Amino acid sequence: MTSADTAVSKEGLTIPLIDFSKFAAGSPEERKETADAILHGFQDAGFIYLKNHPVSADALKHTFARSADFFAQPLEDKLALGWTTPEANRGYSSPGREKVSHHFNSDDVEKERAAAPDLKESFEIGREGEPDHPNHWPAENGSLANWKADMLDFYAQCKALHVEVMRAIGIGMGLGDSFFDNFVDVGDNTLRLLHYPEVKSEVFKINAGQVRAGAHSDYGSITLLFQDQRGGLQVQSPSGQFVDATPIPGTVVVNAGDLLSRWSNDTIKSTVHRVVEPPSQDSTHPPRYSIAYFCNPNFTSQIEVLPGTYKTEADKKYGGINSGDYLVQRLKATY
Ligand SMILES: O=C(O)CCC(=O)C(=O)O
Ligand SMILES: [Fe+2]
Repeated sequence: MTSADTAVSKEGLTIPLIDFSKFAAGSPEERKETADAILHGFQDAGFIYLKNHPVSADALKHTFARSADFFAQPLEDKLALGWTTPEANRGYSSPGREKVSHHFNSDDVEKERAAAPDLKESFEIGREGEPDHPNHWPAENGSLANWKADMLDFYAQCKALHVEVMRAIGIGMGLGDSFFDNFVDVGDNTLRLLHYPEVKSEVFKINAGQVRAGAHSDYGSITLLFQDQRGGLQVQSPSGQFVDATPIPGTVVVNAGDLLSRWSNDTIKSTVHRVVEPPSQDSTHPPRYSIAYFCNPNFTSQIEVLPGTYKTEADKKYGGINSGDYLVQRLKATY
């Protein structure tokens, strides 16, 4: 296929690397071909890499720097912005706050956690202006001056990319360019800054099964994942092996979530992934930063199995569900 190179190919898992400029600014044929490649990647692997995407390199570099500024605050300042409820899904989670993966048996959990909690901290920003669920903004002094405006600017850029990727999926599925527009225009998304602190490689040796983020699938429509150059992200192959999703500069990794998979009657895959010790011989792993932008259908949307993914009513694997209810249900199980 001309519009897609390969980003990852191992153990039967092939993740395409797609030139998004051919969708955004190519000829009508290129647009259609690229949309097909995007859909095909989600159907086949559940993951794609996009290059020449519209989130600018400068904005990304700046947002990573601002994320580091945030996490450099004293712990008590971050705890004051603590994540509260699944309904709000905003604020700071300290290392170990989110449940670790199912790899540990329950007797060992507390011991393991005490020695090495899930090795990450995160900060979640939701749609600004949601009256019941205000964002938890840090005080804007010193290194955090203008922090809120910067994050909201980045949030808006990612929101626009979500709309575009859904357009590609709509075209690929034969539903048309704007089929999903009314489902994703509100931007009920979550910008999650992630920091995996520096860690000694011994920690991974002492605690068998220690990971930086446990195996999971994402919940919503798609996730835009921006990673630095450290490595550690792995995607599960069809036969169950975890395969490195190596960072490629200038790309964004995009993966489909469980709600999109359900919406597509399981024709699109929501693939399990995790973050492990990066492949390195050094005794200390430097910190890793990533930015995940979790996209969702509008929380008021009713999600019914998409036309074209079933022949008869009996082929529908799922009943309708409200998007917001679905997401809250899933978050309740995690924290
Ligand atoms: O940090 C990463 O690269 C992955 C994070 C992730 O998968 C998530 O937060 O859902
Ligand atoms: Fe994820």
